Amino acid sequence: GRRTLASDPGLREQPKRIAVVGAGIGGTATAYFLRQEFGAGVKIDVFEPENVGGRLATVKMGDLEYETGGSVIHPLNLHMKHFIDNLGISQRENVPSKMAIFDGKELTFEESDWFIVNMLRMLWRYGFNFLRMQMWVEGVLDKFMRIYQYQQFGYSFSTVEQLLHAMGGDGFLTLANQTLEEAMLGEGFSQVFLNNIVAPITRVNYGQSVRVNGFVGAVSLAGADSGLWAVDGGNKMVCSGLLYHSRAELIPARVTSISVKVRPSKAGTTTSFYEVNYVGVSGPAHSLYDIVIVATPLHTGKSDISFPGFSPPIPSHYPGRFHQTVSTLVHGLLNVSYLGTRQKPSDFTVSDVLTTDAEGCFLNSLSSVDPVTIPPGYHRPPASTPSVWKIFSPRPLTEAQLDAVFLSRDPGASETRWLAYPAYRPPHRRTPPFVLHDRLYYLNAVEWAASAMEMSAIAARNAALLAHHRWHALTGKIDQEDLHVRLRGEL
Ligand SMILES: Cc1cc2nc3c(=O)[nH]c(=O)nc-3n(C[C@H](O)[C@H](O)[C@H](O)COP(=O)(O)OP(=O)(O)OC[C@H]3O[C@@H](n4cnc5c(N)ncnc54)[C@H](O)[C@@H]3O)c2cc1C
Ligand SMILES: CC(C)=CCC/C(C)=C/CC/C(C)=C/CSC[C@H](N)C(=O)O
Repeated sequence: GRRTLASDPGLREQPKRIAVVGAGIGGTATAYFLRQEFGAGVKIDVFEPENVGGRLATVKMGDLEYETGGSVIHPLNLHMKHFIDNLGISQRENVPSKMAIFDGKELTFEESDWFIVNMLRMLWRYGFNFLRMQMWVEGVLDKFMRIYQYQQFGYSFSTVEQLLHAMGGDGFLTLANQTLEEAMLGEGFSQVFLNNIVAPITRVNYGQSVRVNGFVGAVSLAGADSGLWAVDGGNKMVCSGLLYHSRAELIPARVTSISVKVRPSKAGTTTSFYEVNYVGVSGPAHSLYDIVIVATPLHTGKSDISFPGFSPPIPSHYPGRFHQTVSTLVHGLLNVSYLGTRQKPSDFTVSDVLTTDAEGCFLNSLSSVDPVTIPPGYHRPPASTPSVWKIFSPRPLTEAQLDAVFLSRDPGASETRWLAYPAYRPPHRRTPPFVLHDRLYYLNAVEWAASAMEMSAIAARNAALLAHHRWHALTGKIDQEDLHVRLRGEL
């Protein structure tokens, strides 16, 4: 029956002020979804001391810009697709690419221009491993896609485990708590296939071996699917677009601490707020908020926010560490003989060189990169023409290493030392929660399942829904079991 206004928690007054900490894709998507959930009346502040975009960033080489952080998006990453459609941003024009695998001495695999040739080569060397891998990843993605239906219906989850379980049941939790190697060997894939084909993919995408967790492993393999895309003008355009669309205020300051403050309310009782302390250009300041969403990793080297006075305590840094990936961009002439190939540079048209876990191999990958906007008439130059290459490596490259890879290079190489994504060492005993306190939320817990733009976008929608439902005590939309069965047949 109908409830009265007073007894209906759904009709409680809306929050007045919400803070988001960090303006990467996670924070800006949170601002966007918060506006959607709470409407025009709430003031949303987004704190960011650095550039909007965070790990989505570009650098200028000559006259053109190139991605140095997050670069590719999967065709089934529906939030990222929705963002660009809604913001009136376009996909970058696609330039065909070609992959090879380098074992530190020579190329052990080189993609052909012909699909059928690639298939036959894979079949010849690895039997049905390759086709079965594609089916395995498709199976994981099928379940992963359920999250979009749940979120469409307003369901939210208070932990990463609940979210994974809702998508893929116990199977997804098992996958996230074992290594990709264990998961794939258990499925009957061969060790040779893992070493020669799977490891190069986890290395290019996460700078790590097949000992990453099975869930991020599957995401990594999805990152080798066809149809990947990027944003015209640079992926970080999505972040500035979301921020603008959300009508949030960008506060160029670093948050230093968050604590609870109790204030008398009009009704004669008390109300509690979060006090956000921050340091901007004009020095330290603080503001009170009804809800706060932390959208930056709470890990050593990533951010340093203290949470004084909470019980149970909230740590500034959760256990585990972030993995370093150094992204080096060089405009130069590739030394194809470094790759152990006898091909003439003018015939060498490979764009992405992946590497196996070989001893002494100092690079994770080497790619010919396209600018964030494709100029008219652009085509990828062969290796006989100087062009822009991107190297991912665990450590900064030395001059000698660069001299080995390039015959000549222009001055002004760009180096970004990213603390890029978690160092994945399953089993991860306790993933940080999405709910740190009553109305204080934490997005980047999701990275311990997998770090990718879409994962941050999913966590952003989840946090906005959680914040809304917990504010209005709509418990029926939080941590529900068997959604997959209950929503079957719903469109
Ligand atoms: C080299 C590299 C390649 C990648 N490639 C891909 C890819 O191809 N595809 C893909 O999907 N993903 C990729 N990723 C992963 C992807 O970039 C990240 O998962 C995603 O960008 C994370 O977004 P985020 O908003 O959660 O975090 P971030 O982008 O890290 O944003 C957090 C923000 O918080 C700010 N901040 C920190 N401390 C404070 C503070 N105290 N107060 C206020 N603000 C603070 C930071 O300055 C930062 O801007 C890649 C990552 C790297 C590093
Ligand atoms: C979340 C789902 C289902 C899919 C995302 C798939 C995806 C795009 C994974 C890539 C993640 C990642 C961290 C890539 C880093 S490197 C990207 C590229 N190879 C490059 O060289 O820049």
